[in-house]
Amino acid sequence: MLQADGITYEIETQDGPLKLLDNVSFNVPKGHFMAVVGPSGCGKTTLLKAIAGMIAETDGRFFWNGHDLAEEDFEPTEIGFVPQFSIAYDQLSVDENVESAAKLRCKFESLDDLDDSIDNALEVTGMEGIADRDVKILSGGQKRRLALAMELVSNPRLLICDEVTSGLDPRSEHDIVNLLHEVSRSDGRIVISVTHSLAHLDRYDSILVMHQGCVAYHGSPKTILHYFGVSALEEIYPKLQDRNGVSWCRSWAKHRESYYARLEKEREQKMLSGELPDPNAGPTDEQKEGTSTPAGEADGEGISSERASSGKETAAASETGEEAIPEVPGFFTQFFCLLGRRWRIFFRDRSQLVLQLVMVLLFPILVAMFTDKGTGQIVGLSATQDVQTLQKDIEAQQLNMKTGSAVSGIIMFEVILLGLMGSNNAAREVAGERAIMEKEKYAGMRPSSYLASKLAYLSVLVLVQSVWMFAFVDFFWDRGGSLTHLFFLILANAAMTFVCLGISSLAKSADQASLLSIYLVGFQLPLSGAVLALPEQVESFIRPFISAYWSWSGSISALKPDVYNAVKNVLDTGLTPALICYIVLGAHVACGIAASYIGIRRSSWEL
Ligand SMILES: Nc1ncnc2c1ncn2[C@@H]1O[C@H](COP(=O)(O)OP(=O)(O)OP(=O)(O)O)[C@@H](O)[C@H]1O
Repeated sequence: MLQADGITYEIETQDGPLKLLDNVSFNVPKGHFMAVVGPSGCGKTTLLKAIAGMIAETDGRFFWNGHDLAEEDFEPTEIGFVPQFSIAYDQLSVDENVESAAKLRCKFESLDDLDDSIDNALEVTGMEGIADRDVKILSGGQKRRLALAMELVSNPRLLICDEVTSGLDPRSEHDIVNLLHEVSRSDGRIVISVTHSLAHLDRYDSILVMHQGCVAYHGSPKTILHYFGVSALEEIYPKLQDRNGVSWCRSWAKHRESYYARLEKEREQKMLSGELPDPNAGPTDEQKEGTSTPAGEADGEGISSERASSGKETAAASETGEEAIPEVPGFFTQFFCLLGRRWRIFFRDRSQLVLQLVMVLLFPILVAMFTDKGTGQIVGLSATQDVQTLQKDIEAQQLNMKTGSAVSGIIMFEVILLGLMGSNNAAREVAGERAIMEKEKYAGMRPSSYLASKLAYLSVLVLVQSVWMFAFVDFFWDRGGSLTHLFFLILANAAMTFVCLGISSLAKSADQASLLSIYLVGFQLPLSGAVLALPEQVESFIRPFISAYWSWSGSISALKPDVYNAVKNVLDTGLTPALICYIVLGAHVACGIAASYIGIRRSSWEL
């Protein structure tokens, strides 16, 4: 039983406090299918978010099977939420999306259990015939079914759906409403569906009508016309406008008990007729013996009711006589599931794959084109003062300066290109899938598993890109301090990648994250001091944040002494010892990871 008792949700606006929900109260028994309807902006989605605990009510309390939800929240697998937006990855198939939802949400005893759960969810939603199909080619109705299948893998006791029928053709809408109806008929599950549509209201057990954040009616679809004194459902919304929300709420409070009595009577009749299974009935003898009795056989609801109930759960429930709530899987199960899924998406996202290949292959070629300028002989200068030797020394000095500038430039070029790759690696990594991540976190995914999977995935990209850049350029250019140079290239890329991951995790949108990351890379070269020395006051303030400087400076510090001196002679900017450069770049990586964790943990449902 879900009970809302005087729920109020107030926000501060420029014009003062605004109540999005105002003293909302209702009861929903087990095995119930409820519609939430009302004009646009009346607070339907806000109510769903409040039930789901995504926003904290200002006043009032929700009770779930007698427990105060303010004290004891839902278990992640106890509640399923089908949002308005798609929570599936376009690059994956139906089957793969359902599988990853199952692996992230529930701990399975065996692979057979996992397969059963996936098959069951696909069968209930009628998706088994198109399980291999990619999500990007699914119709709107099929996408809604997929979203439902992804929720049903955890067999939630409470399923809330936000406008899952909007934008669908009448046939698809009819099918989805029937599907939700069937889902509500198994395991005493409550299904609450927000809808704009007034079609198919007879399929629901009760209708909650909202107006200006208040409850205007909650009762049987059979009595709704009588309550509003209208002859057709279409007349309800215009009728609501006659009075404000508070006035409707007051009227409803006066009539509520009689309409609830009628609703309860209908419920008893449905149970007697077998249309509704008795959710309070204990487990059957077969269930006690551990057999998976189809709910449909017991209640005459047909095969779909049976399918909506997982055999594993029934068996588990039979031992205790209580509802079994699946456990959330461990850190490593979630980590490997997320990592595997990320690589699968990487290899299927052709545009991203091509961009990565172009960058990895082309950028080292660009650098190699300049390496002959950096291979000039560094010549020592003589101590004698005769004119001929001085002339030779001037020429040698010019040559040394040319080589020194070229070496400095080539190293900075490598560093900047790797920074660009780093920014491309991570800028959209979290921000681009924020909504899906929030949804998965809500369903039990650990932020730490998610972050670890991103770090593992990005680390591989960083290593491949940096090592290949180093190896390719090294083939054409005999530089000194090779290994140290490699480490600094890896760090240049890693620092930019993880700082951009932090930006991506904290940004409000993927576009904002991309823009900030591009600016960050764009400012690296001018602010590094490699081209023009910065004014002293600016330099000390800005330098700690410019990863390109530390990678460049560290790499130069590791060059052979004669090359190092030649480079140093042409620079106005001071160089820093390699050890300090390592420390600062390590700090960039650490800050990026810390920012990512903060951003990933933070809840951003309002996005
Ligand atoms: N953060 C916010 N700041 C100000 N107003 C808000 C905020 N969030 C929601 N609202 C307002 O609260 C009201 C209820 O929003 P909600 O999304 O719950 O409505 P709804 O009934 O689901 O609408 P629709 O049917 O159009 O989706 C709307 O008027 C909306 O503009």
